[in-house]
Amino acid sequence: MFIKNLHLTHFRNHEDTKSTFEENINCLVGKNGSGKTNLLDGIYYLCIGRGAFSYTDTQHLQHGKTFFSLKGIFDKEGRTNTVQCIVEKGKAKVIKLNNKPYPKISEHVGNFPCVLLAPNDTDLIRESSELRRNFFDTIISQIHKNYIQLLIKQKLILRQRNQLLKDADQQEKFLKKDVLEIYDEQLLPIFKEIHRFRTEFIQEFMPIFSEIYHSLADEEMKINYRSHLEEEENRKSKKENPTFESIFKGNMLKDLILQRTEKGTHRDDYKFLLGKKTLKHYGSQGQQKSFVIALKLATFAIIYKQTQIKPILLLDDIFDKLDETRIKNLLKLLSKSDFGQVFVTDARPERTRKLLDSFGRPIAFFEVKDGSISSNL
Ligand SMILES: Nc1ncnc2c1ncn2[C@@H]1O[C@H](COP(=O)(O)OP(=O)(O)OP(=O)(O)O)[C@@H](O)[C@H]1O
Repeated sequence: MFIKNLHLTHFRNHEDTKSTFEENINCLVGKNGSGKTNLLDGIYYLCIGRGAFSYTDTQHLQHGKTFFSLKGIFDKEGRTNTVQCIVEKGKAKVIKLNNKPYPKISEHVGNFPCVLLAPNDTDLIRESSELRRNFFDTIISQIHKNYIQLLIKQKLILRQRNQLLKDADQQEKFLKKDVLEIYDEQLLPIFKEIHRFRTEFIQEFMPIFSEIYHSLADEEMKINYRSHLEEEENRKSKKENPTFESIFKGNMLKDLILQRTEKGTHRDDYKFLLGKKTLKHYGSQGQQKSFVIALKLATFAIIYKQTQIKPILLLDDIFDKLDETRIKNLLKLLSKSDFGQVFVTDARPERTRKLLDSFGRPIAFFEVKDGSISSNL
């Protein structure tokens, strides 16, 4: 799959940017702040239905403008598809496929897979569990259509349950237990399904990730999926006792005091380890960067394996912070593996040209300048 044409209107610093891209490697060069990342974000938005970074839709609006529009013409298995996203202040977002709006935006996810590797990806290692959950959820959603519906349902029921807890104002006598029971009956099977998806996903993802990491560097990196639902499994295996269901229900008074639901898959986390130590505390910048590169390339590989569609690979400023050996290994990996359409950005055109020459694949160069793009250089 690849994007042939892109049209960004009022999207961050892109007033009216139009471009035609190649099926192979597209290299965007330009000074810092010229709009390279914004352009990749525009492609990501068209593919996933939201931006890649934690901006709100209003923050994507060009300063002083009231709407933005993104249009992409994709080639998917030889067929042309047009995707358009329109965001207008005060109105609901619209995403159209071939001129037909999706009834639900979530239906778009997975139709045009895409993987972005960006400099701030190491936040995945350092920041909160929410970021890691979102990262893995976005991959699983691109593979399994019904997964995103589970996440939506979980969010909705949790919101209602938490509201009920708040309404009781920390007093058990005010808690509407019959309503709480209805929510819990709906929530528990959803937790179990989400847990199953995540467990199966990590089992499949780990060997792919390890192989890619080892071609970049010779260190032992691990990802451990942690869930309250596993406490149940561990306890069961030790024949100690309670099921997750009883742990969850037994937590009701604590939930009431906290005024939120404490246990469940909405609190899951993924621990990143360097040997037996946490990568966050003991990994160097280069090791952390290599880790996220392997994460993203493994994401590409697993989506391709599961869906038979090659995601568009967006590589934003990837050479930064890597030593010569790691850059060489990365380039070897990128030129050897069977990637489809790739976008690479770099602020240093000479270095990029030199590095990409070893790719052995056709490369189209573009210059991004003050929120506009020049045709093939
Ligand atoms: N909402 C907005 N409206 C207009 N311009 C914006 C908006 N948000 C960000 N910008 C501008 O976009 C530019 C940043 O673009 P971008 O991050 O794509 O640059 P870049 O080419 O990737 O730079 P670097 O090489 O430093 O990574 C900045 O000049 C910023 O002022």
